[in-house]
Amino acid sequence: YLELTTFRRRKVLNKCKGPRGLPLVGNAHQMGKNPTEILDQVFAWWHQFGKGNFVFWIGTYSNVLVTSSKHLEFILSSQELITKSDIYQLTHPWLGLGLLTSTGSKWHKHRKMITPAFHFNILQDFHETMNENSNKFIMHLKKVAAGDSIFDFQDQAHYLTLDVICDTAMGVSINAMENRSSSIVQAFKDMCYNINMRAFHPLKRNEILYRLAPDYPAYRRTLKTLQDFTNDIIERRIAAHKSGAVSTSQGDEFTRKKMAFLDTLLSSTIDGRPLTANELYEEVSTFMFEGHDTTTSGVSFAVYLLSRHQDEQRKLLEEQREIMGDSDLGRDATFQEISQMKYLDLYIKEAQRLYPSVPFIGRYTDKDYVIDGDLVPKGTTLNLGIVMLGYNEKVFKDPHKFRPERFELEKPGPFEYVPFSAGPRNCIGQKFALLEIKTVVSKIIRNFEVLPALDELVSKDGSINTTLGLPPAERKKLDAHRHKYDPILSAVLTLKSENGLHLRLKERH
Ligand code: HEM
Repeated sequence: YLELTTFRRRKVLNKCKGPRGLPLVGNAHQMGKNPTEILDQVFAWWHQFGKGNFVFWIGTYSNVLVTSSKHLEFILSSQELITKSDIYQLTHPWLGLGLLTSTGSKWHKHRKMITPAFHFNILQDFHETMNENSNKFIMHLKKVAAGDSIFDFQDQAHYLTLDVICDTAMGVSINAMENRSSSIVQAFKDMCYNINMRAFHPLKRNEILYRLAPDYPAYRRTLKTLQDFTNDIIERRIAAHKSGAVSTSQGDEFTRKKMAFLDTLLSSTIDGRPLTANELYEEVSTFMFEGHDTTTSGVSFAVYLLSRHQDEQRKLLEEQREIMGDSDLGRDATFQEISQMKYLDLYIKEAQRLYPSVPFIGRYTDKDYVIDGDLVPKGTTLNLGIVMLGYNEKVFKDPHKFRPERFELEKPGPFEYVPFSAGPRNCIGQKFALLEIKTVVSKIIRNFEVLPALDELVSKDGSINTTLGLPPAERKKLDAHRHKYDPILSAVLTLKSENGLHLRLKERH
């Protein structure tokens, strides 16, 4: 029966390039055991099949890995091909069908309604919150890094981005940087871990089978903690709006002047009516998830690269001095000053090329599509390989060299570099994310000299020290000499280093 249901897809897709599989299992047995092995395997196939698209099968699920820019252009520009792949279902119990996961007319209406929430004026308010939290973060880092300690920056960054997103999304501070063990802070961390862990687990991926797993009760408790927390804030905020308290400036958490994302939603309408409690919940939770796991990755890899690439760090510091003035490097950069930091902009672009926070985007064909002359049958998962694009030497010369200047000289085409996706379903939070990453990185450069875990790990010729993107044979050779402080990358919904991102910080005086 299973083979019969896949017959048509097999007939069409067998004409495409791709690894040979076995009946029923497809290529599942070749994929690797964990997100790191899977990432390496997908890259190995990408090399084997000429760095273009290829087909692979997980059981009866047909997958196309898409990296050709013509195909990406078609998919990302389409107003129709917007249904997400089933990996996103792992987020449904928490996020419901918010902007990230919904499709069809619901998505169209919500996208239109939410777009003004990222207006320039609102971002300026958010920038204040980013500055406040970054200042706390700097104080915190001074303690963590004292005595030349080697520490995991990725772990620290998670709490900062959580504070920023709670404050901007809901207008409340959970002070995650100081209250790491509080139940709500733990719940956010556990839920993000859970989603990523289950994505490639053969049994836990399935919601029904997962009910039998020993960690299922803990997962349900985490889910309830998050739902209760968010719903409680929404209820109280609705009450504050009704009583008119939100527009005054009396001082408690619900009466400040700054608009949180939730406030914008509360004053918005869909089809002429206000949003329901469930719609508010879905969108706020989506903002919370999509807005902090991604920026944790973005900030962490950017700072990590500073530690290994000292020339670029010097250039960034020079730019900070030029723009901020030598006398008061500790102050907050204004919104305008951040936008003047051109080298920082190139630097973040280059960091996202090598380590894109969202490595893959998944779409699902709910009907047949003809893409650039190729038939893609109904029922196929399209994995858009954002992470592969950065390692294509036809677009980026010497892709394993870290060279921010390349973005001034080599101009990739509109679908050859898309860390924030592109087209109608691109990242709605792109400006927010870049503002946050730049605010944090700019402050770190001005406050600290960022050093690798051990001095000898500094890159001597600009080469990066991760093996992502290399052909398998070269990768294996280099991996054999991998230092314990070199990152082991894994990609599920976001890109992470499995063994952390270790570095040292020396205060600038
Ligand atoms: C470095 C940081 C970030 C990167 C690289 C990034 C990247 C992306 C990408 C590639 C997508 C498309 C995903 C897909 O189609 O499945 C996306 C969608 C989205 N992002 Fe981001 N993102 C970042 C930060 C943020 C932030 C800070 C927010 C919110 C404050 C946010 C909110 C969203 C939302 C709501 C969507 C869904 C949009 C839609 O489907 O209409 N993102 N992001």
